[in-house]
Amino acid sequence: MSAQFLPAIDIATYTSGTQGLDAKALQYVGSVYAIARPENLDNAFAYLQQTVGVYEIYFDVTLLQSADDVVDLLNAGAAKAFVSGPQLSQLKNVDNLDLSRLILSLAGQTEEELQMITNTPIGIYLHGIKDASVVEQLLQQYGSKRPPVYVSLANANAEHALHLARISATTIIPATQLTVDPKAQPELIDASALLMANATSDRADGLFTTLVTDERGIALGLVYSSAESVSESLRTGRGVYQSRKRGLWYKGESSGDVQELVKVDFDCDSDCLRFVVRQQGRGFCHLATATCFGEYRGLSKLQQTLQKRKRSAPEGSYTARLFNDSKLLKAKILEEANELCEAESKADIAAEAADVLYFALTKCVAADVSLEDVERNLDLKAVKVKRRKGDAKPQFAEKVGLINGVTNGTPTKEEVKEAASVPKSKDDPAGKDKNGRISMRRFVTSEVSEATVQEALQRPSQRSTEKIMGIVNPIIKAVREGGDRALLDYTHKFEKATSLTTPVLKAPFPEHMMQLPQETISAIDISFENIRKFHAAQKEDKPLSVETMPGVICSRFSRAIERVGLYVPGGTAVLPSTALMLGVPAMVAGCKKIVLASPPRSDGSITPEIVYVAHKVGAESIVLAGGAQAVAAMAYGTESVTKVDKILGPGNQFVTAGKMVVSNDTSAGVSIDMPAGPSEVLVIADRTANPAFVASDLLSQAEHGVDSQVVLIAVDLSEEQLQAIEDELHAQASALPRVDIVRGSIEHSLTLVTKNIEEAMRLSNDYAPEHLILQVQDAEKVATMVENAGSVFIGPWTPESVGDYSAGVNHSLPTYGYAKQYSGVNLGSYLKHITSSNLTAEGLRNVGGAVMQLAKVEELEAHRRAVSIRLAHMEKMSA
Ligand SMILES: NC(=O)c1ccc[n+]([C@@H]2O[C@H](COP(=O)([O-])OP(=O)(O)OC[C@H]3O[C@@H](n4cnc5c(N)ncnc54)[C@H](O)[C@@H]3O)[C@@H](O)[C@H]2O)c1
Ligand SMILES: N[C@H](CO)Cc1c[nH]c[nH+]1
Ligand SMILES: [Zn+2]
Repeated sequence: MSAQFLPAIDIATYTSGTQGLDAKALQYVGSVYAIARPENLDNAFAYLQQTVGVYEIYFDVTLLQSADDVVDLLNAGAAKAFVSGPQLSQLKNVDNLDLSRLILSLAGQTEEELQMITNTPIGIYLHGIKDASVVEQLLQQYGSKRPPVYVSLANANAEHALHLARISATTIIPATQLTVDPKAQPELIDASALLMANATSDRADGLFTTLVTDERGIALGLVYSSAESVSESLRTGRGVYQSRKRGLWYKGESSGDVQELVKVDFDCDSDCLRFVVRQQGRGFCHLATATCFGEYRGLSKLQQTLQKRKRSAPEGSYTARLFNDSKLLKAKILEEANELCEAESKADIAAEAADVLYFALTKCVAADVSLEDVERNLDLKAVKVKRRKGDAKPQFAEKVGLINGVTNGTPTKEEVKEAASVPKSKDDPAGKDKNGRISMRRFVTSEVSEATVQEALQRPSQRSTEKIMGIVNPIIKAVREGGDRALLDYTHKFEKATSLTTPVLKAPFPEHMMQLPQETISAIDISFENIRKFHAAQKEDKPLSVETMPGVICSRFSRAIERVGLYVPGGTAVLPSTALMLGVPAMVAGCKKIVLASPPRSDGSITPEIVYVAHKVGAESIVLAGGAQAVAAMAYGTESVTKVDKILGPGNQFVTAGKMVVSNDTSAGVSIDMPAGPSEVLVIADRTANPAFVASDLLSQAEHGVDSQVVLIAVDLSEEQLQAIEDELHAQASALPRVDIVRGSIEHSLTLVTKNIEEAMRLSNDYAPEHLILQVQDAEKVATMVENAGSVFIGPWTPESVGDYSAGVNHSLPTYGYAKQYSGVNLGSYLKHITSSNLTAEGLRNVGGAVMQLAKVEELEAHRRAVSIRLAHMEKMSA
């Protein structure tokens, strides 16, 4: 706790050593008050720069016009700001501003102001107060929950100041009226008496327990103080204490191990003083160690050693070489930073971080920068109101595959390969146990609250929409305006396909581009046929027709959407199966133009499997591009890309955001299927389930991407059965080529242990998984309880992967809980339904009255007349 008074200085005129407290004494008491005026704002910043970390400045900013200036002062290190009511209202809207750094400044004399005081949880500054008793009354009103109160009295004298300090209000007193010399002129106020005004002692001898620390807060030892020793310490600027046997004790007077006083303050209830000192000589302890608890450790120890070496490093020693060879030091810092980036196990990270710190501190010591300086800098950064964005500089971002300062949603193939090639440790030559056991968090629902379960089921958070939109919007604008050229530029940039000169491959596709092994051709053909059959069966064989009243016939018939754009993801894995899932129903529906889009490989070519599928479904072209740029090209069309009416298909966050943007642009005239994001699966397993099957299903979706989530709901399983699934999961996962991705997704995956199938189904319906797997007794019966899911897989012989590839159902499904309101891709996704009405004269007579009455209610006379004119005509004809 700092002192109960603030010395006020005038930054325009203050110079250390004039009458009153000098700079050293200001430092001992810790904080000062100053007014920032529009005309001396530069002085204010300069003054802050000199004093940051030495003492705190409380700036009265009520004269400043702009809230930005206040924020800038806080960012530059001002500890607190005294603000006016209107300034407070403005500053409340500033992001990241900690309101406890503001103090509301009031004259405290009107009813309205007193009302404001009682409603303000932050500190209050009352100025120009004539009578200290007003403050006392106010403090009594508040009781113990009051905010800090700062007071400036019209005519402060020692008695008033002491009184206010005792009732825990902080008095603001001009520094020129304060002194640390008890023998100074009597009209000056003794700062040490003010400092000690609230100190309490629980000792019979009345001495104050005093903890002595260094500037980093490391305890050097325990001593005692008296009012006199504190006063003497402030006067001399040294560590002076009260020895219980020898009276005043000027530390180091006989040993030479003196202390320079840095600051004096109190603990939270003012019964323990803290002296922060700079220890000279051998150390604080009489045993000549750095502290009474032994020698320094860790960073303090390292700093001590490096400082010693700097003074007298043995020639030829490694540290001497580092001090003398700045290039060697730079190379070591870079080398160790790189090793830290690559370290993965806890032990390796600790070891590499220690090396980085060693070389960084060597650089600091060489430049006379201390750990204390570094920590002051950290503290200053911690109070900054607006932080820098934190993106990496381009030359570093590129090294780790960051584009525009953010990573791709899922690691690229190269990143995965790179991660897998991290050198294996001696203990784990296979590298399978790099980060320990692969296991999911487990919750027993009867033992935790519903809120805990819901929290655990949260999908991994996606990157902020704002950030993604900030990337996607300019891409869409560029492609819309720049057409093929812009599209190609993005493909060169993101897919590194710099040799590509045209962004579209038109049908008929050349044979050599779809050369495939026979077994792949057969697999595609079988899957194609099953998907075709299942989607063809979804066709309505004839238009729906209903006679709602005699002579009133309502019909509905469907027509295919003319031009569809199908996005086939290709970032982390090439997915020809998605080309099948999107292309086959488009063909079955009869869409006239099918355009596929997929990111090309870095040599500009497209996977032959995708070309083969495009050929089989009769696609008119393949857009050789990915991400938001491919979406924009299909939405608006370019010189060579055909504009489409609807875009379908899953993708990463850039693709999904791109689809959202174009579908919201009425001028694009394009719709989309649904928001489909990272793959997910929920498996419900009971005692009949095979642990190996369960684990394999979980892993089949976990391997899609680090942002995938998989959930196991165990129904009444014993500990052994749960253990068996967990063992299988670890063993199977460790053997997968994409184990690094699996580790990422398993980290935010979980097991919920439930009592019965009803509870399991309630949780599942609430989660609305993309895929639901039922490995339970009577799975077919349980399937009737499903309310929300993209696609359901029933019984032990139905792994989810059959749905991904070949069974016939579609795998392009709603994720992220959207299964509550969206269906997966199906034949209907490619159709529009058109209705028709066909009335006979009798029909119009039957329904006409209702139509005319409702038109009357809506006061739409032309609507009414369209019927009445006909009815009148009928009457005339029959007359
Ligand atoms: N729900 C479903 O039915 C379903 C089906 C298959 C795949 N998926 C999901 O689709 C996703 C596929 O994602 P993917 O990344 O592998 O492929 P993708 O084709 O969706 O995205 C890759 C493209 O993103 C763009 N991109 C990457 N980083 C970028 C950046 N920093 N700025 C701008 N654009 C950038 C590039 O153009 C790149 O070609 C996965 O999450 C997968 O789980 C879902
Ligand atoms: N399971 C994914 C849909 O969530 C689709 C897919 C493609 N290939 C393999 N799986
Ligand atoms: Zn899959």
